[in-house]
Amino acid sequence: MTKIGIVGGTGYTGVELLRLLVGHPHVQLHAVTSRAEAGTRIADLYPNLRGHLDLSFTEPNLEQLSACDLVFFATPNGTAMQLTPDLLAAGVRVIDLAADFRLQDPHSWQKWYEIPHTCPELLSEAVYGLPEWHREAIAQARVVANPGCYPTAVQLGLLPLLSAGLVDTDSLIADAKSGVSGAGRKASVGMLMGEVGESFKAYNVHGHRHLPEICQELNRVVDRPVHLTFVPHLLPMIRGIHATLYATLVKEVSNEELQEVFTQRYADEAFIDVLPFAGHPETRSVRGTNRCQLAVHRPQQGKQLVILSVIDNLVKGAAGQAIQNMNIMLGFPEKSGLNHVGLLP
Ligand SMILES: NC(=O)C1=CN([C@@H]2O[C@H](COP(=O)(O)OP(=O)(O)OC[C@H]3O[C@@H](n4cnc5c(N)ncnc54)[C@H](OP(=O)(O)O)[C@@H]3O)[C@@H](O)[C@H]2O)C=CC1
Ligand SMILES: CC(=O)N[C@@H](CCC(=O)OP(=O)(O)O)C(=O)O
Repeated sequence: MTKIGIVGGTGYTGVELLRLLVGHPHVQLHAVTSRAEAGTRIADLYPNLRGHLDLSFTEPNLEQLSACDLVFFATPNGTAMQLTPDLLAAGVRVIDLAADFRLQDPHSWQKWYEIPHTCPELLSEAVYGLPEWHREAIAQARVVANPGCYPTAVQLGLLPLLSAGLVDTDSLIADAKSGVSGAGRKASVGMLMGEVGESFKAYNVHGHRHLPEICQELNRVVDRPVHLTFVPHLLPMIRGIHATLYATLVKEVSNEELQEVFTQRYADEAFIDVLPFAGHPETRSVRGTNRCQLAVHRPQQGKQLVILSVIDNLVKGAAGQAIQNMNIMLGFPEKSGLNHVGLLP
């Protein structure tokens, strides 16, 4: 069995990794860390895992992690970069669910994350882990930068149009809404029920740190830098992201051809479900799953396209996509441990 480590096993993405990995047929959890809960049995803290996992949290420990084949970091930004060089030297592959290896430019990293990068030499080697667009590079990678949650929903919806050269690169809009689990498990006043419940607001309109990540990746498929307006919103729900994406057509195409751009591009993708033209995907349909559901709209038959994209931020937006990347890196069937149906209601 392949040995897996998780640094940051008590957070929302960490416990989601645990939920998914205990059902994985080809891997065995070897080390799960938490500084605050070291010594606590994992199933005592998370009783949903009773009977599935007989392991206790440990302090992050290089020796124990070095005995793993692959280590996930489900930790705050700036944590994975501290241990990754030593793990790579020990022959361990790394998937970071945070942003440490997502931005290729260390200056951009420092500007948006306000921490100097401690291993900028690894940035060009790290592979951006959006499997539907970088599968071959992921298979060979020693370090995978798991995409952010908003960037996953936005890119999966916009990349097919941009790579087909169908839309204006200067006027892209991503109007995205997230549930509160996107902010993690740590206590914060802004995430209290009394602050978030029965309310709805935009935030970071002036610039969210996912903006440079999305633009970096969209720029790979176009010949001039994109201009994207990205507005995140906080919804009073726990899981899910709904991205409403706007793009302006620059070529004459029929609705059938538009739909085909998506259905053909994602025909072989197990985790991308393109709904019939003008469908309305719901976050609850993908809740608990590694799926992204997409739908293409063209209101009033005009040049303005509207693409709807929904994911579960903790699964396709984090832990599920990380396991999909692990499956590709380790040569397992890509759907291993990820064959779930959405939770209704
Ligand atoms: N929530 C989401 O929807 C998404 C989150 N992400 C990213 O994934 C990462 C984890 O997110 P999330 O699970 O929400 O975060 P949480 O705040 O819920 O959990 C953080 C975890 O990291 C551990 N940790 C904190 N600081 C350190 C440290 N210095 N060294 C080692 N372990 C540490 C914590 O345990 P302890 O302090 O006990 O060690 C805890 O287990 C973040 O970078 C986040 O941006 C990415 C996509 C989506
Ligand atoms: C609702 C909410 O607060 N969402 C978080 C999402 C960030 C996140 O999860 O970070 P990464 O995907 O970059 O790791 C935020 O906007 O900061």
